[in-house]
Amino acid sequence: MDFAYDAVTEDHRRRLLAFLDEHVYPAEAVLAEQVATAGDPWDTLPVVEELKTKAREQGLWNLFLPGDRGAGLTNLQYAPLAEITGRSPHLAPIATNCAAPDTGNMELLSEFGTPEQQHRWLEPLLAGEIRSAFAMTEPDVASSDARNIATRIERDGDEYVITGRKWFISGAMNPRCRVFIVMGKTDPGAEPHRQQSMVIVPRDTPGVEVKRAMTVFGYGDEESGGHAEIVFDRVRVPVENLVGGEGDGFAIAQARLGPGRIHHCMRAIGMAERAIELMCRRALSRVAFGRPLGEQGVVQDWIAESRVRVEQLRQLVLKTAWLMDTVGNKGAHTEIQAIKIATPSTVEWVLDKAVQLHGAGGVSQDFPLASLWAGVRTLRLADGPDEVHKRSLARRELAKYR
Ligand SMILES: Cc1cc2nc3c(=O)[nH]c(=O)nc-3n(C[C@H](O)[C@H](O)[C@H](O)COP(=O)(O)OP(=O)(O)OC[C@H]3O[C@@H](n4cnc5c(N)ncnc54)[C@H](O)[C@@H]3O)c2cc1C
Repeated sequence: MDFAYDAVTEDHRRRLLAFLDEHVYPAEAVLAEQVATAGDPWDTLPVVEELKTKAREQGLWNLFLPGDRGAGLTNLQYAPLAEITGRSPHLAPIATNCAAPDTGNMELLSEFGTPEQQHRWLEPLLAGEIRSAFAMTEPDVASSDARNIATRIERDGDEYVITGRKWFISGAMNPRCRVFIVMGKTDPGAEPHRQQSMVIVPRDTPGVEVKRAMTVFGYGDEESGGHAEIVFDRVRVPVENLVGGEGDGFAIAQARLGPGRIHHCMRAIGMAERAIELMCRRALSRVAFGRPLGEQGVVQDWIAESRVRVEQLRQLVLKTAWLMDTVGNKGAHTEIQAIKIATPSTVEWVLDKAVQLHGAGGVSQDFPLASLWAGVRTLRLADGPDEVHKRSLARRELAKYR
């Protein structure tokens, strides 16, 4: 077993780390300032556009996408790079065109889109010209069970008519988010896993109404386009906007979420690394009761535990990435669930310790820790709650012994 990164990964890591040092970290304060003063804080802000141009010039672009359309990296090669972007999660993923939910939507269109759908939507997404959203969750039903999704997609001649209400649709507050991929029921009478389909809905279609922005622990997440509640009131799109076939929605959602989940986990490890760095710097520079905080046994325990837990996570994530490359996303199903269970709660633990060590500063806007904590806490819900992943993993484990 070779634990070293290969030459391609090392080269990208070196360039990406330098990009963060030179451009991204200094831009964090500028971004906060621009969000506070912008006419439309949801719009992609000038500092983000400048970073996108620089990243693209340096070949740090579409790193997540394998094959000719993207940077051509494997999951194993991309994992350490996504980790680095996670160190500045509001800027680095967007700057490199590797931000959710666009990444999942680009993968989806790449894999299941028709040539016409790819031309109209995938190409501008790959170029970073527009953004996109994925609309599945609904306020009125328990959406962790995708079979409950109630939005109707009814065929009427050459059109589909869409009626329903969605919420927590990430990215959709950004006016440059031009397209929604909407999940709904085309055939409520079919067997449960064949009732759902996905359709492409351009934002400016009559009947689409972006109602309001949901907050997350009080944060608007303006930098990433927020999380919208959207009403679809008899929205009509041509039948050509169907993704895959009627009834394929559930299967496509599963395919979309595999890479999406590992990407979230990779970035979360980057958040934990940033927290450990901040924790150590604070522990060395702050003195209480006659000695640096870092000389307190309890603080050393937090630092050591954090390092051990993050190393364990990283090995599991890298193994999962390697399995996805070698046996496919389906073959890596158990491991994808395992990292989705392990990563958010472990990183939340690390962030909690870093917040504690920073005292009041830790919960304030002067350090990134509070916002990182809020972000990682939501990962225990987004893309499926912990309990649902545990249920499914445990059932597969039990099946071995039936
Ligand atoms: C920040 C953020 C961004 C999001 N972005 C998007 C997006 O872009 N697009 C989108 O479509 N959705 C998005 N979501 C929604 C997210 O995917 C859902 O919140 C999630 O799937 C859970 O659905 P729900 O909120 O309806 O919870 P429910 O289904 O109502 O579940 C509530 C709770 O019940 C418990 N539970 C459920 N099932 C079980 C079980 N089998 N065993 C034990 N306990 C169980 C769990 O604790 C769960 O948290 C986002 C959510 C957040 C917080």
